[in-house]
Amino acid sequence: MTKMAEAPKAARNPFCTELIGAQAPELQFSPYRVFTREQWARLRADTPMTLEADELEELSGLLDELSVEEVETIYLPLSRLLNLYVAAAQKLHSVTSTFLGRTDCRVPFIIGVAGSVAVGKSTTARVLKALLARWPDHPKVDLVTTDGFLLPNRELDARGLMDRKGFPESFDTARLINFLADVKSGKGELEAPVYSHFHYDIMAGQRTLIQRPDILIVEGLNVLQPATFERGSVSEPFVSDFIDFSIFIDADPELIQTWYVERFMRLRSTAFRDPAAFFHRYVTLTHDNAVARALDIWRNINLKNLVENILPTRPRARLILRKGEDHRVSTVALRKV
Ligand SMILES: Nc1ncnc2c1ncn2[C@@H]1O[C@H](COP(=O)(O)OP(=O)(O)OP(=O)(O)O)[C@@H](O)[C@H]1O
Ligand SMILES: CC(C)(CO)[C@@H](O)C(=O)NCCC(=O)O
Repeated sequence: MTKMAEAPKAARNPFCTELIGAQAPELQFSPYRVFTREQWARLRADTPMTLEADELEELSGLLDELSVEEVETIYLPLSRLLNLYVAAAQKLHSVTSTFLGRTDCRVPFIIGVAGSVAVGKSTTARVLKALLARWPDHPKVDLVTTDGFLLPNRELDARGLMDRKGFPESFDTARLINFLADVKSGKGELEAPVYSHFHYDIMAGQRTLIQRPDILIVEGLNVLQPATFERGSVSEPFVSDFIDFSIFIDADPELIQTWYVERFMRLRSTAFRDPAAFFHRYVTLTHDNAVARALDIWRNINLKNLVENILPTRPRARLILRKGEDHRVSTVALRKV
């Protein structure tokens, strides 16, 4: 009997398998097309996408953190892709309106930005807001963070959840879903609750006003998380049901830990100096004790949340930005399906 030739082992793409984590390493199929930094940069195509001096000026607050090269290589092509998606969604909406014989107003396109605490979600969201608004049709872009939908400290305390801030049970998810449903139903003026990192609490009475944006960027730990089901209950919508394009910011947890500690130490020598700051008490710690405290919070709260609740949502993202040292994006993975 002739022995069947052994099928050649598929060339493994370690990046793809890493991205889809839970799946077997020998799996050949990845739902993502993965681009190196150089390949991605080329997707700026021939669109005139260099930043002019006045635009750099506008972005200057962000450029303390981001280099111009990073913006041009990674975030400009991304803003081009998003702009194409927005235009396509608007066309689709208008086709549906024609079919229904209605003249509905435009519905905001919602972009979700997910990832760990301190991975750079809010920085990415702010740079995307600035870049998207400079496209020729100058869309109105608003930004909300799901931190505003955390339960207030008083409530977290009453439920014994002060060490679970950022975990699914620490959010008023129903309120967030109702808010997104209102945005998608085209309501004129909406208010989102506000969280302050300085006060480490929800700011009672403060609101972010959302007024008919063309694009709403929703940034937070939980934008790709499933609803929590009670056994036998009617299925609730997911936050992600309202999101048209989702981005997951990804990095090695060891690196994110260094970003978390660096930010903590920077805040300790700036904002936390103010006696009104929730973390003012850390100012009097020695340098080494402050680092130890930051590491303790990272390991016991934020890393746990990353592993248990945030990383498992990564394979649901439309696009994954993988960062290396210095927040430099090393690869971009875009969903094919
Ligand atoms: N692209 C970037 N280049 C350089 N530094 C960055 C970049 N993105 C974020 N950072 C820095 O990393 C730290 C974390 O970023 P940021 O506050 O945006 O994270 P986050 O994911 O929104 O965190 P949180 O969930 O705690 O609000 C900050 O100190 C920020 O200045
Ligand atoms: C508010 C969140 C949950 C997300 O931004 C985070 O910054 C946070 O406060 N986490 C709890 C542990 C900590 O203090 O870092």
